Amino acid sequence: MATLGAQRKHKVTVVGSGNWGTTMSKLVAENVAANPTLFEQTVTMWVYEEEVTIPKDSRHYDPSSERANKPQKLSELFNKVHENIKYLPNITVPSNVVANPDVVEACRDSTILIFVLPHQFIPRVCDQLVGKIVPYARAICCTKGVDVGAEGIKLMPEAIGMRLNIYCGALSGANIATEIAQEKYSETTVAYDPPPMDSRHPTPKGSPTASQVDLISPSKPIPSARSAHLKPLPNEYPPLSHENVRKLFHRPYFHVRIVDDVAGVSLGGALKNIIALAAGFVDGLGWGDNAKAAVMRVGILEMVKFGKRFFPDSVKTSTFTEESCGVADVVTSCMGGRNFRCAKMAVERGESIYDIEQKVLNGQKLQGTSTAYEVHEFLRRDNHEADFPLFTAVYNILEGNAKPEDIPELIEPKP
Ligand SMILES: NC(=O)C1=CN([C@@H]2O[C@H](COP(=O)(O)OP(=O)(O)OC[C@H]3O[C@@H](n4cnc5c(N)ncnc54)[C@H](O)[C@@H]3O)[C@@H](O)[C@H]2O)C=CC1
Ligand SMILES: O=C(CO)COP(=O)(O)O
Repeated sequence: MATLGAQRKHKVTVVGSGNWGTTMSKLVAENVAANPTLFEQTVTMWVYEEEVTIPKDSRHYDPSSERANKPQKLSELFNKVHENIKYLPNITVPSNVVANPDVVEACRDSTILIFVLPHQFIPRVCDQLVGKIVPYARAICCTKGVDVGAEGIKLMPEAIGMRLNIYCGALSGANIATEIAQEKYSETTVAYDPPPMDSRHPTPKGSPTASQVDLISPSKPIPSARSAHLKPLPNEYPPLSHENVRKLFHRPYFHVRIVDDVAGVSLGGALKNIIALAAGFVDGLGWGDNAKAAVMRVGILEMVKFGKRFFPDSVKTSTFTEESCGVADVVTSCMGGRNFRCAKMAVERGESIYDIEQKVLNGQKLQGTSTAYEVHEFLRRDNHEADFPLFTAVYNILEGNAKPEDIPELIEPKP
């Protein structure tokens, strides 16, 4: 591991290499290059390996090459051309991002793990990492989704943190990846509030103040920090203060606001995908912007209600209303997100959204469909469905029990 005098630097791994994963690798790589005293200069990106053939319209297609029209390993191709030709075409990623198809190898010795996988793959990938990462690693979850099991609902930072026994914060916002990859301005919300450093690691003189360093407010339990045996970050590392976390993510085109509400940031990102499906359904009917605004309004109210009812000690309503990860993400997702676009196309073409996902997303994954099922399963268990009519309507449309045309009636308050 690289050191600076007695000081070690943080090694960063991005776990995931889809549309957002590759974009995240790009922006984080730019920031480690800009902060060489804090971070090791190579960012490893774990790639779920697959074979890809360079499309003829790609700038990397060379008809004279013996590899033209032949499948190649995505990770090897990425390391050669510095572009993810399948999930983020036409964007050059800095050469300090190195793709690695072995998840254990990719995360070895990393002190910062940035999870950017579709949520359905998080449990299996984390299980492969148990006992294989440094015990004091910190994670940030950029995945939008929930994990519903027999024991109830877990937000993704909690699912990651509990599986790996590490602290996990969250990053979520109005963040359509392709726009950010093109360096168009956007905002995001990072929730980061890990547990206190223990007494062997007092804050050195001249270091950031208590509120800036690795501290948690004891009055606010954070789901991802419930685990009892979190290891403090050793003193040789720069503190993962808000200031240093900001240095990892903030770019001139990607503005970061840091909060402590991990649950709120994560929940907003998950639930807005269900709302985006509803917006796509009504837009697909050609009902116009007023209809879309109506389902967005009801969806935002359900998002707030869900947080208050099921996460009363951790979710703050102001996170939804004031930060990029709430209403702003609903707005952008209902204008141009994949869930919105695929739902709209499904209605317009009279096809199932699953067929549309297969046909048009080229391997990218919708998160709203499985989240609608997971949230419904959770609501159904204790008879909460009637209090969440939009979430329930989306589930019923996906299941074939209702039609998009039924949405106005289904979300009308019942006496
Ligand atoms: N794309 C976007 O604009 C944004 C996405 N997000 C969230 O980020 C998360 C990741 O999304 P993207 O990076 O966009 O991915 P994506 O949807 O573009 O790509 C799917 C990814 O899943 C991988 N994959 C396929 N099968 C797998 C398996 N069995 N195990 C592990 N990985 C497998 C693929 O290799 C690919 O990297 C999602 O939760 C999404 O909601 C958040 C903000 C923006
Ligand atoms: O989360 C997103 C924008 O913030 C992207 O949403 P989609 O997955 O629907 O494209």
